[in-house]
Amino acid sequence: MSEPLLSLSGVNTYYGESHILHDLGFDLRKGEVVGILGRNGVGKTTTLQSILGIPAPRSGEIRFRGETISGLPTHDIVSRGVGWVPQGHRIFPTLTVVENIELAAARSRPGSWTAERIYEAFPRLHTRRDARGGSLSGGEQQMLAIARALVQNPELFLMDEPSEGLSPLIVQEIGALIKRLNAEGNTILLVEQNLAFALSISHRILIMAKGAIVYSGKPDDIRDDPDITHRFLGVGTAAAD
Ligand SMILES: Nc1ncnc2c1ncn2[C@@H]1O[C@H](COP(=O)(O)OP(=O)(O)OP(=O)(O)O)[C@@H](O)[C@H]1O
Repeated sequence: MSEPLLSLSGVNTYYGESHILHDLGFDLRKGEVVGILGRNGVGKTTTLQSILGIPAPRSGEIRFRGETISGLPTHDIVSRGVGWVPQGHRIFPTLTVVENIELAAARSRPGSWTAERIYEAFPRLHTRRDARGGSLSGGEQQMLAIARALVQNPELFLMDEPSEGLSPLIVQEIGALIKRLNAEGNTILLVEQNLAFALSISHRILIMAKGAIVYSGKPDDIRDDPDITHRFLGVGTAAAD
């Protein structure tokens, strides 16, 4: 079997003296959508940020496309093809949509996504191109955050709670967008609190507790076994229906 696109092994990450990730390990294959679930504060965001080197793990190894990236500066990690869609659909609120995309495109890797292609793929962003980021709706801001990552032509997207704060209809739209990105060959690792959303778009689910992976399985395994969500997430299956 070929080498995974991304692999973490024995990763320990700290904030100062606080030990957050404990010997964390998992693999991601090219073309997968993997959702990380877990209760508040278990280290989901820290996992994505450790891959980006903010902060870098204190021990363990992170490999991307067969090369060690743990310990490299963040800009180097990003330039190797790791795209970042931060929590809270963070964009530049005082810059227009065009300026937000141009700024991201300025650091772009070679690839098929150009600003022009982005506007074809996201007609809503084209319509709103002269609006300031801060005046966009939550859904439009999330689209812009994804578009900013996409225009850099990454091979792997790290998405931190892409459904957060969005209405059910817009969550569906973002889900369709993630599925489309994946159908075009993109690999996606996302952190989610929304169980139903994560189950609907992921090929595989990892559940974290206390800075480590405690469960790995397919969405159907989780749907079929109410005990899993109850035990690890403290929720009933109704949320997964
Ligand atoms: N910059 C920081 N400095 C110190 N501690 C931090 C920092 N960021 C996060 N933490 C702590 O690290 C732990 C893991 O946080 P993290 O954000 O990774 O959890 P999470 O699983 O993503 O939770 P949530 O779903 O609430 O965002 C928490 O106890 C949090 O308080």
